[in-house]
Amino acid sequence: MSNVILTINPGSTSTKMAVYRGVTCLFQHTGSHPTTELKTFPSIIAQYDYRTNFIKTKLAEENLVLSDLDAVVGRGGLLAPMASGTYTINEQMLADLRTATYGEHASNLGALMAHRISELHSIPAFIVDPVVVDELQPIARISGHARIERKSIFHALNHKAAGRKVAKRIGVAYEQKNWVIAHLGGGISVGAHRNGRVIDVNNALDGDGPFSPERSGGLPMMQTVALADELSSAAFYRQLVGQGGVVSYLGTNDLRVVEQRVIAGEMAANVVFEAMAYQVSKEIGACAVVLDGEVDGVILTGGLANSALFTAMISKKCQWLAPIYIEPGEDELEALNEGAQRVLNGDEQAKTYEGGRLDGE
Ligand SMILES: Nc1ncnc2c1ncn2[C@@H]1O[C@H](COP(=O)(O)OP(=O)(O)O)[C@@H](O)[C@H]1O
Ligand SMILES: CCCC(=O)OP(=O)(O)O
Repeated sequence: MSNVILTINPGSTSTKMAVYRGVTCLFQHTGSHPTTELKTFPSIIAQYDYRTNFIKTKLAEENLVLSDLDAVVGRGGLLAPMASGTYTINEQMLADLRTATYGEHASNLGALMAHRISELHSIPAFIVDPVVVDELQPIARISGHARIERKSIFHALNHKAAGRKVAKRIGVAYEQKNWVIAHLGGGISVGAHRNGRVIDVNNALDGDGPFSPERSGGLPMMQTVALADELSSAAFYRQLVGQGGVVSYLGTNDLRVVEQRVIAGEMAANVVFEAMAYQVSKEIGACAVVLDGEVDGVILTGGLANSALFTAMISKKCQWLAPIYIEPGEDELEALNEGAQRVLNGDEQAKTYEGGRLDGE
C-alpha cells in the first residue's frame, strides 16, 4: 500500500522533515538552527513554535493538503529506556515529554509535533527507535560510582539505519556482523554493535564520550565541579549541552563554517577540528575493544561525515581496525518512514509506551 506519511526529525542543530508515498520521498527539507537563534530560547519546549513554523511553512510551500496524510511519525526523544521498534504516541509519552521527566533534548519535540498534526486530522502518530533505545550489556552500565548508572542515550535511529544500509551495500546482514558506528552530528555517539544490538555506546547528551559541535562530552571532573559551583544548574547544563564543544571554543555549531576557517589557515579552528577527530577516533578504538577486536566495519555517519577533511582524519587513525565506510548525513527520515509504513501495512505491530520508574523511586 502507498501510505502518505509526514516524517519530522528535530535535531540539536536542525529540523528535518519529509513526506513519503510508500517508499518514495515526495519532498524533503532541512532547516538549520544557528547557535545565535537557539540561544534565545530558555528551554527546548520553548522552541516548539519556532520549529513547528518551519514544518508548516514547508508543507504550505509544497502545497501539501494535510488531509492527504495517512500518518505522522516523529523522532522519539528522552523517555523511559525501551526496546527498539515503532511506538504509538500515547498520553503517557506526551506527559513525560511535556514535563521533560527524562531530560531535555530537541528530539522531545518530535512526538509533540507529530501528535499535534495527527490530532488535527485524526490519523495515527508514531515514534521509531527513540534516542533511549537500550541494548547495553550489563557491564556497560557500571559507571565507577554506585549512585551513578551509565545510560543508553544516542542516535539509535540512524545507527541502525546506517548499519543496515552499509550491510546491504556490501551484501551482508547487519545482524550477523559486528560494527563500530559513529554518528557525527550536533551530538556525537559511537556505539559497539554486536549482532544487531548496541551493547555499549557513549551517552551523546550527558558528559560522556567525544566533544561535539555543541556538547562538551567527557570533561576533567574536578574542574567541572568547580564550574558547576559558579553557575546555576540550568546555566551549567547549557555550558555542557548547547554551548559546549566547538561552540565554546569557536562560537559556532556549524562545522561547515569551522572547515572554511581551517582552510583559511586559522590555527584555533584547526586545533579544535583535529581534537574532535582525535576524540572520536579514541572512542572508536574503545568500541573495538568492547567487541574484542572482532570488528567487521567502522561506519562514519551524520552531518559531519559530509566533511572529507574530518572523515580523513578519523580514517587515518582507525583504518587499521577494520574497513571504514562513510555514510554521510543521516537516514533518519527514511527510517522513520519505514518504521511507520511497516505498522500501517500490517507487517509489524506498534508497541505501547508504558513509561517507567526513575532512578531512586
Ligand atoms: N557538508 C558538510 N560539511 C561539513 N559539515 C557539515 C556538512 N553538512 C552538515 N554539516 C555539519 O553537521 C552538523 C549537523 O549534523 P546533523 O547530523 O544534521 O546534526 P543534528 O541532527 O544534531 O542537527 C552541523 O555541525 C553541520 O554544520
Ligand atoms: C540525545 C541523543 C541524540 C542526539 O544527540 O541527537 P542530536 O545530535 O540531533 O542532538
